[in-house]
Amino acid sequence: MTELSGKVQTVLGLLDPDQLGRTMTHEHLTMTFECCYVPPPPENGQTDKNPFQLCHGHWLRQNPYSCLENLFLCQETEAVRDELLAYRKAGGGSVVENTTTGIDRDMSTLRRLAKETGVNIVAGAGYYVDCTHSDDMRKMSVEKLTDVIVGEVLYGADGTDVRCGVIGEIGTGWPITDSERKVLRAAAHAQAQLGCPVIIHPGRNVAAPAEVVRILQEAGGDICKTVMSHLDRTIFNHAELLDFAEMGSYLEYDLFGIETLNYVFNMDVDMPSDSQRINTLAFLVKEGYEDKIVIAHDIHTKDRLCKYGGHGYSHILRNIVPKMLKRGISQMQVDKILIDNPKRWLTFK
Ligand SMILES: CCC(=O)NCCS(=O)(=O)O
Repeated sequence: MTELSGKVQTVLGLLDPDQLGRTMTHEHLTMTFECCYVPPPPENGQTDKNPFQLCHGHWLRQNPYSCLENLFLCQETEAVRDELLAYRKAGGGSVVENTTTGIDRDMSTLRRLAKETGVNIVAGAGYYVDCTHSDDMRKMSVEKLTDVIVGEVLYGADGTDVRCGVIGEIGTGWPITDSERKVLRAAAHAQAQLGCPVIIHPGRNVAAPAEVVRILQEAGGDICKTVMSHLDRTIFNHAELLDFAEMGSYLEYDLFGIETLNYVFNMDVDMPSDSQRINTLAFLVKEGYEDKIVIAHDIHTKDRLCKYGGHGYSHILRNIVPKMLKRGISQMQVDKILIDNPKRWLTFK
């Protein structure tokens, strides 16, 4: 037992879990995604100087990672502040901010946004995918990495006294690299010490989520307190989804609002539409997994902000929830997905 037991840790301090309210479990409020820039397709190159004009909106939404300017969400703090105020008005209470080391986590900005908007913000500890790992960090042992992660939760991250309340998103690719494996083991060790929530970014392969769970389990992680992100673009077949669900993690559908034809990070993937995501949630609910589902938008590029004609952080509350209700998910089940499941996950043991 520590002083964290039974509490949620936000960037403004400890919180009674009942205060969380509706919670998006996977968002970014400030980050850079330069590491994942993909040069524009030659046959479809966007050439105009201002990619954010309305006439380029469709191009940008189909090619979000091929416009460098689009990858600096960190430049939009004022717009994000306004959108968090709108999120509160729409009935939102909390956001888990998944930016970890490698994609420019900014703890001071998170604290400011929480103060200025009244939205509870839970920040993430640990490291993103291999291509963002520094030389210094690659030299660290699992024990040293564990100490860093534990320190980010107990004392504060990046030289500040602002503390993380969740480990992740811990980044992994496919195949999982040696450095990513080390970080996964460190995350599991830190979770075993702290009794805290963990969230994983799996590689873009159907086998990736289960492989991550096995690594965490072997290292003493608590899978019941772990969220597997991005299932929207990772597991498509219902039988395979149920096999994975049986492993016991939370199942996260967190790309709501992304409706793109060509998914450049894996062209074999047909990115589902929001309607298809909702159908999958209804399927999981029917199969008895209503206590395991969490959802979000994973906003990580500028084009998804309302300022640039995007859906913003309130899309789920405004548009997705009404459609979930129409597709046979009850209000009680919606409340589990938006309130009870995030609360259980985020509360320290
Ligand atoms: C940092 C944001 C992030 O990793 N988002 C996931 C994008 S995707 O892998 O699902 O395309």
